[in-house]
Amino acid sequence: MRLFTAEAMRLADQKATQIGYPSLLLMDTAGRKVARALLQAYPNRRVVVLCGKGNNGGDGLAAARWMRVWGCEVEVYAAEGQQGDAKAMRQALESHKLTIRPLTDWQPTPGTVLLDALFGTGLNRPLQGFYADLVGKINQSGLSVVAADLPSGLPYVPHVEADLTVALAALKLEHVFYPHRAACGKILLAEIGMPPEALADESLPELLTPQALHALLPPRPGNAHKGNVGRVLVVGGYPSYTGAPALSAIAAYRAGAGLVTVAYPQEAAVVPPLEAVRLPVAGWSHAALKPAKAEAVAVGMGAGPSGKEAAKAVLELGLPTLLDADALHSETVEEFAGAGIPTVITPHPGEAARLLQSSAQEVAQAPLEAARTLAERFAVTVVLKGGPTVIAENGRLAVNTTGNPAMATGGMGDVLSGVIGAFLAAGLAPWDAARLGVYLHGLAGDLLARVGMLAHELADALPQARKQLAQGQVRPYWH
Ligand SMILES: NC(=O)C1=CN([C@@H]2O[C@H](COP(=O)(O)OP(=O)(O)OC[C@H]3O[C@@H](n4cnc5c(N)ncnc54)[C@H](OP(=O)(O)O)[C@@H]3O)[C@@H](O)[C@H]2O)[C@@H](O)CC1
Ligand SMILES: [K+]
Repeated sequence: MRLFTAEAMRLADQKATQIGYPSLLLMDTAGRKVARALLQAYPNRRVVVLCGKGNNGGDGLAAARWMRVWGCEVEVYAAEGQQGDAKAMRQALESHKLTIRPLTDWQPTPGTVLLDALFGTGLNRPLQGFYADLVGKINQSGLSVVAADLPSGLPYVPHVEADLTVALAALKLEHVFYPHRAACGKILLAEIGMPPEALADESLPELLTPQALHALLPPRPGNAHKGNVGRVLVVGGYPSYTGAPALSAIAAYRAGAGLVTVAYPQEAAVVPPLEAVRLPVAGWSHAALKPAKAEAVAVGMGAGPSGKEAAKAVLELGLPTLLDADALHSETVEEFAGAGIPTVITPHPGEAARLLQSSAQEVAQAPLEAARTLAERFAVTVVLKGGPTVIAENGRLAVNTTGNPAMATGGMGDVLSGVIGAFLAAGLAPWDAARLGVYLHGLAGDLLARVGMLAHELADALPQARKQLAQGQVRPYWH
């Protein structure tokens, strides 16, 4: 499944028409789906539909007609000047003898549900004047609001704050990235009959879905033993950061690793889980790490100022490696890529900014671009953590669809490193290990989803998340 921009959506629309699919049919189906979703969410309420003059307004006019046909009480307020399909929808609605009032006449009426069909993907500048005031009035009305495709005004300010948004044909950036996603309320994706060919654009970012991720889960063979399902070496820790490598180790086991070894400075009081092999080292060196039995390494968690040195020792092992936290330095990443080692880096926006020599704010504002640039510049697989996390590798992008703000606590990143490390050790390519790891980590967070949850609790929820994914029980947030 792909993530669309407004422009990509316009092209998909064009493509559908080119291959012979009538655009009026798309609009009518869009209207019907929006009407149905609204009535399911708010049964037995009087509905007020607010329509703009573009195609989003056309969807609203179609929705109003379907609700009328189904015998619902519906009032319509619309801008003047519809063209093409939207004009046809206006005529179709008028033929059902429903009065269409001017948009300027609308006043909030308690108890009604609003259908916001003012603007969708066609908005190319912030709302001003009458429309900005109208959006203010909608938001202050306290009425329940269902948005057709997008809350009107997005991606700019002001915009409608919806309770439910029915995304049409595909999810757009605003349905996925915060803070815009918050303005959508609950999100439902409505299939409107768009020919699949029109939506298949490989150049767009992939949205991680349970179906796609399910296929990546490493099988657990009947004759599995701890030596053939993936062994992970966790390298990190410092006298003042003893928890990080221990959390990564727990997470690696919880994600299915057969054996986890934790290498840490002997002067640091790291307490690895009972199940892990301990490897206290007198100083970071290749020789000190060599005894560890592993197929992949995760390095940098809690390594403090010794992160660079620790990574250098890991480099000589030549194993697929995840570089996190204190191992995330330009020279280090370049060395791993230069040595041809399959490498995943897991920066948060601050660390990404350090690698890109920009600011955390710039990275957070344009995460897709930042991740893509990092992957190009360093020739590694990038996991840029955020709301949501973006994965990039060699020109391709993926966007995670699990996870929640309660996960914004210390140690969550260490857990993620352990999870991805486990999948690298199980033999997954960096692109697959990163996507599966990020998805599962977020899914475990969603199973708990309460502010105050701790990183080790999330790690403990990983087996349940994995089981749900394996059994096809995961419902994405847009269902
Ligand atoms: N893609 C698909 O497959 C399908 C798409 N569908 C639907 O179409 C929607 C996209 O429709 P769209 O392109 O007509 O744009 P839309 O959001 O209605 O707004 C355009 C209007 O707004 C106006 N306008 C713009 N900025 C403005 C401003 N700041 N202040 C004031 N006015 C402003 C602009 O006027 P102009 O800029 O030309 O002056 C124009 O009149 C999409 O979200 C979905 O709901 C479905 O029907 C089925 C299949
Ligand atoms: K809208």
